[in-house]
Amino acid sequence: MTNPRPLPDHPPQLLSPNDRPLPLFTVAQLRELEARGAAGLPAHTLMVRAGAASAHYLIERAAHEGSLATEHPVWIAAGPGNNGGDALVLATRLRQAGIAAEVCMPVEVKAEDARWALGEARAAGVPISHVPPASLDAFGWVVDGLFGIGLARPLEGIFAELAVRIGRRATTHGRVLALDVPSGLDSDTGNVVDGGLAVRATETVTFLGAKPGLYMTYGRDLAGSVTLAPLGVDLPPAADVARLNAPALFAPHFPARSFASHKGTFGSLAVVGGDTGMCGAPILAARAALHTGAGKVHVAFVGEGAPAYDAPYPELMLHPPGTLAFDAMDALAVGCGMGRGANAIASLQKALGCNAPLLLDADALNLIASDTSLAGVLTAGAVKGASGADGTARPCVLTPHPLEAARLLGTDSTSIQRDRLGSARALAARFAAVVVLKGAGTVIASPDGRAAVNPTGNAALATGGTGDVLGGIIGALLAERLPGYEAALAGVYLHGLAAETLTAGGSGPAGLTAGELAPTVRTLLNRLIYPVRD
Ligand SMILES: NC(=O)C1=CN([C@@H]2O[C@H](COP(=O)(O)OP(=O)(O)OC[C@H]3O[C@@H](n4cnc5c(N)ncnc54)[C@H](OP(=O)(O)O)[C@@H]3O)[C@@H](O)[C@H]2O)[C@@H](O)CC1
Ligand SMILES: Nc1ncnc2c1ncn2[C@@H]1O[C@H](COP(=O)(O)OP(=O)(O)O)[C@@H](O)[C@H]1O
Ligand SMILES: [K+]
Repeated sequence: MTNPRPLPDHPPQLLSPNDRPLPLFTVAQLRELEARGAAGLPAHTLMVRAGAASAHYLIERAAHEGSLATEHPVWIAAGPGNNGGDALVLATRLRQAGIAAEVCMPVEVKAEDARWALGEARAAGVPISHVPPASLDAFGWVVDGLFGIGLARPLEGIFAELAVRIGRRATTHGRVLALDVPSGLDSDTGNVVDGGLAVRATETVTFLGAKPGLYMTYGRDLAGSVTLAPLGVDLPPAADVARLNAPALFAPHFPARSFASHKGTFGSLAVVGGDTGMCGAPILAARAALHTGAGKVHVAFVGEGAPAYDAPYPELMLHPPGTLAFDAMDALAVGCGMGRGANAIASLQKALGCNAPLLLDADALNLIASDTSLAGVLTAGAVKGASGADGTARPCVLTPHPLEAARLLGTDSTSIQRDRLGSARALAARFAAVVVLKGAGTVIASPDGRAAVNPTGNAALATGGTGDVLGGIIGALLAERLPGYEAALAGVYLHGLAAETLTAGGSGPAGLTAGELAPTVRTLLNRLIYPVRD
């Protein structure tokens, strides 16, 4: 293996976003900040820093596994814009560090900074060809520097061909690094630009600021693990910028578990749902609520034929239809397996008329979508501040999956998925409620403009009942008196982390059952929020 020479500058800052509430910038926001960041800096500075940060990343990353060997050079695909410029600086830096690297530039770079970078690469003796090699298998690393945030139309021709080949290489041999974003990914939404093709990378070094699309929809599959290189620019996020969900956003809102506490301290939750033949859903939610630390958990069934008690969890209090006083509860979670019959509508109306914090899921959302008078009661309750005492609105959290979200907005689920962040924000504004838009990269949006994208969770959650479990977790946190937005952030984060933890232990990604999540949520909650002190 070649012994890499140290790079000339001090090491660039590289951040692993895990567990940090990083701001997530849209392309429009980045363009503005980019211009501000570049002002006052010598020409080409940000591109030089982007290339240097990528070189540093690769050298550090490869140090332990010897994957930067002379016989296995780094192959770098450079596109026509500034992303290609970053790629050329990377190649120059690697070469200056004594690492074998070659560039494939199918179309000569056009952007001004990138043309300068091409001159530097040529002067440093970087081999540059216009035609890709027959196989990418022999390269130690493959780098995607084709397109970044400037991609305006679907990849075509040689660029489409390269995207497919790089993606295949990632699947068969790994070690594919994307610069800024995997080419073809829409960094605002996590979709592929205009339904075309995109590179699949195993890791991404993203520049200046993190982007929402790296964590949503197809983003996590295409980007792999993400590292942020801020390029020495301190970006002042606007108030409405979305955040990556992280414990710092919600941990301070949990109640203390003092010696003097009692079950009333942690609130009573009623899970309302379970039409005849659908009793499992509220039971799953209620069990999850118990494991999330609610003081007392009830189930108010809307259908006949429900069990008298839950044998594995006799702590739960189960009530036949119409027998539980909702207004004695500290929170209500309404909708799991509730159906849309007369009893369901009556229960929802009763719940909407209470002052207690509300979580609305599944059929509660479907009923609201199909009945404008229910929607009116919901928004009126929030707007006039139904809880009254301190004049603030009662917390209300809606947890739609994309189809339920589409029904609430009167559109289709494709439109919702085209812009998950925008859809969640629109719903939050429409219903004056906190919205949890579920799916890969769950979005949490508050009517006050705050929004977050959740980085935890995986395909193990793609199984029936996991949404009921999430409803129970958030319902419990509302009963524990967390504000709505923070209850939603915490619930979604813990639910996703539980799936990841169980997957790491071999219970996923295939075959995880929803009921298994709750005990792991309990463990994570205690580790993250209530660690035992020596
Ligand atoms: N400026 C800065 O401060 C910093 C910028 N940085 C880097 O710059 C990146 C953004 O660079 P960018 O704006 O040049 O866009 P980029 O993603 O390279 O692509 C645009 C080019 O592609 C072309 N093109 C578009 N679609 C196409 C298609 N389908 N097929 C073929 N061509 C297509 C388009 O041509 P046109 O549409 O004009 O014909 C244009 O030439 C950013 O992600 C980061 O990596 C960092 O260095 C940090 C500092
Ligand atoms: N691929 C995935 N990645 C991350 N989370 C997922 C994925 N698929 C499903 N989920 C999560 O699983 C839960 C499913 O909820 P939902 O669709 O309401 O299911 P159900 O009605 O069966 O309980 C949501 O929290 C959702 O975000
Ligand atoms: K790229």
